[in-house]
Amino acid sequence: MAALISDTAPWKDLKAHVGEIDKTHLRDLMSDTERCSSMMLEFDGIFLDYSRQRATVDTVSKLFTLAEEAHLKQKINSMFNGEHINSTENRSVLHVALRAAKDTTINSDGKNVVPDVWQVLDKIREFSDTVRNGSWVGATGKALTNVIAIGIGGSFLGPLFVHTALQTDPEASKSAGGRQLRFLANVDPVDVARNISGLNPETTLVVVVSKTFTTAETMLNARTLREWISSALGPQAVSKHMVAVSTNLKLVEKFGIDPNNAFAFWDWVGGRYSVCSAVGVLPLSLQYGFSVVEKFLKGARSIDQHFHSAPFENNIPVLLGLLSVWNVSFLGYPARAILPYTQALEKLAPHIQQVSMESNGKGVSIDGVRLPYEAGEIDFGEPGTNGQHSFYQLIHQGRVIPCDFIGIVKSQQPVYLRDEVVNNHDELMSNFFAQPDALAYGKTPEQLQSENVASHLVPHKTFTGNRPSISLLLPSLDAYRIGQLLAIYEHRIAVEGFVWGINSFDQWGVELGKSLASQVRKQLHASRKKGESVEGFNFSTTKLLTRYLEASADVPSEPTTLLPKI
Ligand SMILES: O=P(O)(O)OC[C@H]1O[C@H](O)[C@H](O)[C@@H](O)[C@@H]1O
Repeated sequence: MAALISDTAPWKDLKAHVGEIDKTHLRDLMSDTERCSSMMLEFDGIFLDYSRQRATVDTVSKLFTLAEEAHLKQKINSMFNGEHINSTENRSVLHVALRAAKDTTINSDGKNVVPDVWQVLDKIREFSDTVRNGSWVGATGKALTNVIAIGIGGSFLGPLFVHTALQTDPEASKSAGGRQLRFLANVDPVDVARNISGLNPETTLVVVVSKTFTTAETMLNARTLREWISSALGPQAVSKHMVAVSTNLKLVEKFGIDPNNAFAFWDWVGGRYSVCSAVGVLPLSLQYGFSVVEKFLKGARSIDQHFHSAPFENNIPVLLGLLSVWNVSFLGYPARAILPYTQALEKLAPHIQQVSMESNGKGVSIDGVRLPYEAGEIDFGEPGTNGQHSFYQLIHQGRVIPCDFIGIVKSQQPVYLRDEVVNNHDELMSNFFAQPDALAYGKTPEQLQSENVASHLVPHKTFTGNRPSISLLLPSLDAYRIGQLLAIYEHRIAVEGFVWGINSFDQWGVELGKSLASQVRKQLHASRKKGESVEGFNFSTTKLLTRYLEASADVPSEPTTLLPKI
């Protein structure tokens, strides 16, 4: 059994090194120009500045030694070579193959998977073209201009993030003209109501997205929208109005979707890493056209190649991953704020929450040994400047939360007003540049005194500073850049997991709640249909369930169909 990384000399060396760092303040570290310039790098237009990390050049070199001890390079290679690094599910982890060039060879179980990937991509290109140009029509002969993508978790968050980011990109928005893409994720009937509101089934295509095709929420939502279509247009309309994305094509067919209208992916694609498969590519191509989505894939590919081949000193995902490990495991900062200074990245944090927290929220090593250290980060975030008016108070004067500042050089939608001091994007970006310094430098009592601040207010107005962040500057935010950003986060999170020695690619922690929910589902059925009393639950749950059932006794117990009317 492999030793835990925390038992190794490089880990212990870093633990001891924390004392050194505790003697420093970012105010001083930032005045060392040589240090700062060594903490900036650029790859394919993306500029990373990590000089506001509580780290010295020495810290970074110790992190590289830790990476070597963790066999980081070998683990990255094993991933790209299709080895079964997801050992608890005995699977390869090959989301990089989803965006590989056509002539690449990437093997899983001795078979090159790239031709299969491109077969599906070509099928998506063709299908989305026929829907978009009106040659594929609905049951009543009308073009399908609206798409509802049903899916949850990894079959939802990545596509939603990319859709939200593309919506205001001039090229993408032009090619989406007259079309709508909506996402139905929650099993809450309110989400059904929101999604169908204002849509006509005659002009709507439903894409059911589920890796397993067994996820309770998605399948109930799929049956609900099947009913919405067939009650309006007749059951034969389903084949024209419903298509699917899944690894389980048998269940797709059983559901009643024509297998010709099913888009495959494979068990070596983890749900939260699936946005570059048909999961994201199909709905996004329907909305924006395949050529826009292909640029997104190319952006991700650029980072894949960089991650695979760049030396660690110049490797953006590796550096970010190692710095995260430093912040979590050595400096003791469990959280991370994702702060994009663009509204277009509004859904980045929710997506990264799943990629990061489902990947690295583990309690045991890949060999099943309970970890004596915490793995995983608590991720949250909001676009700037909105977050500044919400939770930044805590970040500036309360807890220390390492921050990712993400800025864009050229706005997707510039606004210039004649008499303003700066244009609107410069106004936004003024904050992007100011906040990291406010966090790093803070404000001392001496500074406040020299400003004649009343002495009783000095403690309240003091900022301790020394709060770490990274700044990522992107030249623009188009499909290609969105792909790069996605891949940077995906690989950074893998790096963290590789160093912590965990399996970042399984998610057993989501199972227990699901199985308890099925016990509750059975009880609700028995109580509603046969009047059975609540049994087999603890006192608290029995009380809550009984109260719920009693207070909703007017729910129909006979078979009946009722869809939201909004
Ligand atoms: O795509 P599906 O099979 O429907 O799965 C949807 C989601 O369900 C699960 O709960 C997993 O935790 C997620 O990783 C997954 O993305």
